[in-house]
Amino acid sequence: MAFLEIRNLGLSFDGKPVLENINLDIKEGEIVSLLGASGCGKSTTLKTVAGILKQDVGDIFIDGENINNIKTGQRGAVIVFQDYLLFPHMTVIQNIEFGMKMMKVDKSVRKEKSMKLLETVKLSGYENRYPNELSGGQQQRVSIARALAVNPKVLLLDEPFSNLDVNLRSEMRKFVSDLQKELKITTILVTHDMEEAIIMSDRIAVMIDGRIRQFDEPKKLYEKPVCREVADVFGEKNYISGYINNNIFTSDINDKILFDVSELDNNYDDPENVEIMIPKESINIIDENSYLELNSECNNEFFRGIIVDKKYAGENTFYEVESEGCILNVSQDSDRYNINDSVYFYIDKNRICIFEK
Ligand SMILES: Nc1ncnc2c1ncn2[C@@H]1O[C@H](COP(=O)(O)OP(=O)(O)OP(=O)(O)O)[C@@H](O)[C@H]1O
Repeated sequence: MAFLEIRNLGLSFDGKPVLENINLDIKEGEIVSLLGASGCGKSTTLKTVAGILKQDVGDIFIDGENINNIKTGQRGAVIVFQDYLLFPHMTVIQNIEFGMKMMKVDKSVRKEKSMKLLETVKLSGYENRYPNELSGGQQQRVSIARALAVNPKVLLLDEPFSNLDVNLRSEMRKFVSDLQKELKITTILVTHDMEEAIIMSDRIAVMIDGRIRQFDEPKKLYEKPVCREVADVFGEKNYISGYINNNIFTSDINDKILFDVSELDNNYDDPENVEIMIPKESINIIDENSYLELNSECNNEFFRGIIVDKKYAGENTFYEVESEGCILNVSQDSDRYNINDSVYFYIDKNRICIFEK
């Protein structure tokens, strides 16, 4: 059964719908990410759960209780913002104690709990520092300790790592992930970083223009997006439009790129009007010798192409390969091919999706 339920949530600002028919069932102890482009309504969803904004329609339940009319500080959902919002004139320990003080928790209990939380977020010894005497990652950990101090039923993280540098960000992702699993606290994470969502989440809700377009486990979303909009949230892809006849896909461009799609999911109604999505990393470039070897011993379909562009990017090299009038973007871990090289390539069919156009 769901611990946090969002039912038919809707909200407009100045007559413009910002959230439309949002439905989410989140299990106890689960971490779910809201992932989507800037302005799609992620933070607004989080703020309605926290009670900072009031929805126009719909209901929110925590542990079976409808919290629509419960005030922000009392509904058991605590939000941590990207800019931490620590009180600058208070020490670390005073910041952590603040929520408990508001709830009139006894001073000695407050103190003991705050010291324990400082230990949990690995900041013992920092209790008397002020926020401006801490690094970004340390401030972030204090703001998480402050949120946890009030025993929230639901933790809401609004782009918590976006102000941190790359190394600290990955350290904090691991730290928060481990802490979330250890405390088994039901969590919603708002992010526009697909890698962050994939690494940290049990499930991801992809939001597009105020609606949830797909809600599923990271691997399923990444490999089997239901539509092009969802696929694009997980990075740039190749699309070739065409038609399917007798399980053979033919590209519109010049009736070439013939491709057997019999093994792929066929969730399209109109075979005359489809596009196939080919992820960059599902295309494998090989040279002529490998082609001769592979061609004789496996059933892959091979295509010929010419490298027309190359960008070295460290771990990967990005190539543009022209084939049968199409330009395909390809990501490889090898940088051995060069512009104007004539190459062969094959495509990992498990990664291809067919969408209705
Ligand atoms: N208080 C407000 N008044 C009017 N419009 C608002 C208000 N808050 C947000 N919006 C608008 O609602 C839409 C959704 O905003 P929201 O902050 O939820 O997006 P987001 O997906 O979290 O974006 P980002 O990733 O950039 O933070 C945007 O178009 C935004 O301009």
